[in-house]
Amino acid sequence: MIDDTIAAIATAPGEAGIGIVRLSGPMAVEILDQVFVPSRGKSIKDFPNRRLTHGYIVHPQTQDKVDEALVVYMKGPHTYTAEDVAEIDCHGGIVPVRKILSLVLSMGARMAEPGEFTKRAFLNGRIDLAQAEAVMDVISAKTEKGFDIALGQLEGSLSKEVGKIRNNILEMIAHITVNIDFPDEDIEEITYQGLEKQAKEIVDTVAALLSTAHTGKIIREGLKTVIIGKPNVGKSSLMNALLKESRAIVTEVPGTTRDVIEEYVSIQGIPLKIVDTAGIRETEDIVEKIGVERSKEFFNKADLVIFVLNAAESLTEEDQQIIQLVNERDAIILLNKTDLPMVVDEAGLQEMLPGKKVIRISVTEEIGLKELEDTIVQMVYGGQVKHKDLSLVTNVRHQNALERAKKSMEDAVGAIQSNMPLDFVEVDVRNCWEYLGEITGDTVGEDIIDRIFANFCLGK
Ligand SMILES: Nc1nc2c(c(=O)[nH]1)N(C=O)[C@@H](CNc1ccc(C(=O)N[C@@H](CCC(=O)O)C(=O)O)cc1)CN2
Ligand SMILES: Nc1nc2c(ncn2[C@@H]2O[C@H](COP(=O)(O)OP(=O)(O)OP(=O)(O)O)[C@@H](O)[C@H]2O)c(=O)[nH]1
Ligand SMILES: [Mg+2]
Repeated sequence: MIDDTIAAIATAPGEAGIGIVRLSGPMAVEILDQVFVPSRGKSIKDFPNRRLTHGYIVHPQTQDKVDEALVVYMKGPHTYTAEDVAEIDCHGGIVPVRKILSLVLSMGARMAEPGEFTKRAFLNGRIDLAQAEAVMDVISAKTEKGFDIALGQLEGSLSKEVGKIRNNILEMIAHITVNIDFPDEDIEEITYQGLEKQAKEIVDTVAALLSTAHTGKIIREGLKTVIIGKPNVGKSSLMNALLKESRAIVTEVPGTTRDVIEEYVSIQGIPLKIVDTAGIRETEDIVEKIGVERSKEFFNKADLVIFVLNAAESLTEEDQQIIQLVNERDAIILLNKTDLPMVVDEAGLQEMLPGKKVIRISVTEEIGLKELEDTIVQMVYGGQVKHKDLSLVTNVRHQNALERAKKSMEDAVGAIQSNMPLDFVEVDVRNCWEYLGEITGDTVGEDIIDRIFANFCLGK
């Protein structure tokens, strides 16, 4: 049992309507009682569980009023942490919340570590590790889609799937154990066939989950997108059109954008971290030269490249050079300025960029932008069915565990097929079971748990 009581500011720092100081642990209600004077009655303990109550936070020694507040206590185990919890809603702003926090710390609470409330919810068994991790994803979600997926995971969608697979593995282990304990030639034959089928099914299920990881990671972290092209082709104009605001400076002068500009934009629920770059060209201008170098750096780091060309010009040497770079990347080719007479050899361009999507657009005339957005969405989902979203794998730790689990079960299939003794097979099957358990936290070391919660924000 955890025997100390923790406290932290649960709301974001700064001026706000209200601020919340939260306590959890065996002394939570006692400490609240000592610092709170209700406006009616004598003690918070005279009020029912979970009843929001008006009164004053008062320093118990000096009787000084610290702030007017609404407070509530919630008796465990049916609380966020599954322990006794007390919450003080005071005026927002850094002074009242800090004064109240230091008051409750002086009454015997300990300053909570980052994520410690949620860690307790996990250690006390109210939620599993994947659900605890989802709490952070809920908070940091950048689009509604990311939020929906995180909320699904918080409610246990991924945990349920992993749980189902682990139950099937347990069945396999039971079959193996029976055969090891009571070997019999005839049964053994049936066992090998049955095991192979079961193992293959598990490999397939894990592979299906893994196949969502690419999309999941993008939805959680955003798609790093870079807009590149020669000077003056309309890169900044495109950036502004995607953002639906005039963020980047647009002029008819080539070399207008001197440095990279980064912004977030949501395209049909997919967060794009979009970077407008300085046009790539040979230049003697020192500022522009650095800009071009930075453009190349961002190009190298991007998940998606949007290569913009001027359709009203024929391809130049500079375009040719960029084409070489773009060919090896996930890229969309935009022929901009199609409101002007088309000069560029589109068929020739497509030949130089086999398999790449080429879209005709005009940023100023707002032509082709919808097709660009649809293409991006299509690339992110990679043909995946949308209703599967709720069990997308969004977390690299989960992805890594799934990869090891898949490898172990593949090893088991190999061992079965080459008629290895059953205790060999069992080792691989058990490994698979353990790796999957890392996701829900059933089979994970304390160090990993500590590392996960250390990345949480204070007060969560
Ligand atoms: N004031 C306040 N608002 C908040 C939170 C909080 O801790 N305090 N939350 C913090 O993130 C979120 C809500 N999450 C919560 C999750 C579970 C329980 C809870 O008490 N669960 C119990 C009993 C539920 C019931 O009434 O049946 C349980 O699961 O046993 C509370 C909050 C968002 N809003
Ligand atoms: N006719 C036409 N002009 C466009 C279109 N899109 C952009 N332009 C014009 O092209 C010029 C250059 O646009 P920018 O967006 O600054 O081009 P850029 O690629 O960011 O240029 P640098 O920052 O210099 O590399 C501006 O005068 C724009 O108004 C288009 O679709 N049609
Ligand atoms: Mg520009």
